Amino acid sequence: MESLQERSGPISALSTPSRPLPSHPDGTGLPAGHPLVDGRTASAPLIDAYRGRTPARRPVWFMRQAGRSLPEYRASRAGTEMLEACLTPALAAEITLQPVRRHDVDAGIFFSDIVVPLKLAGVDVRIEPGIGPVFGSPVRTAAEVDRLLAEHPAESLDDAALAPITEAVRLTVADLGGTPLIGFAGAPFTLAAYLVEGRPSRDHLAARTLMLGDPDSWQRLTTWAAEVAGRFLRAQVLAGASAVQLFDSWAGSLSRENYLRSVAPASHHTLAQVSDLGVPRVHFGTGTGELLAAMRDVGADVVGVDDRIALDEAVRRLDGRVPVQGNIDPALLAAPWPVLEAHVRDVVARGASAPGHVVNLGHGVPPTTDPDVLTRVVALVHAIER
Ligand SMILES: Cc1c2[nH]c(c1CCC(=O)O)Cc1[nH]c(c(CCC(=O)O)c1C)Cc1[nH]c(c(CCC(=O)O)c1C)Cc1[nH]c(c(C)c1CCC(=O)O)C2
Repeated sequence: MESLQERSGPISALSTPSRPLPSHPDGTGLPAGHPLVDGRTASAPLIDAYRGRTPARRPVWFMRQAGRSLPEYRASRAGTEMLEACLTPALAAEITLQPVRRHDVDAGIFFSDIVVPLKLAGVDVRIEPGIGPVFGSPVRTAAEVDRLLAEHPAESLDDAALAPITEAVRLTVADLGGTPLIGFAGAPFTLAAYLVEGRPSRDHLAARTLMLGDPDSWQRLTTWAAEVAGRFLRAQVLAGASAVQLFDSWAGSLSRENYLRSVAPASHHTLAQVSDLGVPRVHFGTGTGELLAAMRDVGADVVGVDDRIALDEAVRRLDGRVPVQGNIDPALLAAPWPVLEAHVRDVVARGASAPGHVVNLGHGVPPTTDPDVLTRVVALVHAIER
């Protein structure tokens, strides 16, 4: 196989492009039998909206739609650790399908986690219930970065290592029919920040200390994370995912200047790993009101918007050039229905100013959400007249 590094050039030579890399709308790089090329998902409402069209049915899905809000998820997961569940293909496929069956959403999002490719590269990481990813040893010094890269080279994430992912995606897509599967990865900054902090953190101080205090080590770490995330994304698309989303959940803690200098080249590298495959690429983060255009320009076709900014204002900051996804406030899922309904209608109205709009939350489904409320939101979004 052509090396991934060759495909987009050495990362050190990359600067932030002024325009997204072109993708191939006909999906010419995809294998025969892929849902986007054999007709199953090519004109699904989700794909149409991601390509800037206006499908008759307004598409909607939810970040973290698979998970603790669903009793069938809690039953499936009982007795199985999170990362073990992610790496058991039949279980990962079943959990991915649960919210699609229940809510009539317009996409499945692959049940996995942003740290799964790190685990597959041999990194010591667990997901602690109620906390999130916890690493055996944080990576904070030049020597620790060297050791990580030497012991867990990105190339170790080869087809054999990625087999549980490929298999789970194949099983899922076989059941999804005309509903597209979205593959995803964590963006290099969010992955690197987890590695440096060693666990979830509020302010990401240690990550920014390494980023600004030792830019060489930071660049080696984010280049590695970019390659690992890119391989994870590419495997999902080749196995049948019809779109991808890059989660840079923590990017909002950076100034625009630091984002452009220290993060954007690596995110560009990750998204470039699937640019020849022609699948729509969504880029999402929280607190990113000042970063929206920069996040578009690293190679995204669609920008995911959180609930801290009005969607029409986000569209304005993006010069109306790309479709958007978002941004129902997750807090309102627990509010009285008339309040939630008015908010959903407002989000839909503001999204109409974009060249395409996929309705979603501004961040993930809270675990305490009543799943019937999500089903009702889907029905409402589908019923609102254009
Ligand atoms: C930062 C991040 C992580 N994971 C992810 C992100 C980026 C998106 C975001 O900002 O939320 C991405 C993610 N994690 C999960 C998915 C699956 C698909 C989906 O959205 O339904 C996706 C897309 C499953 C999961 N990932 C996790 C769960 C909960 C596991 C459980 O059931 O206990 C799920 C369903 C665990 C996890 N993994 C992570 C956290 C912070 C947590 C929560 C810890 C907790 O609250 O218990 C890291």
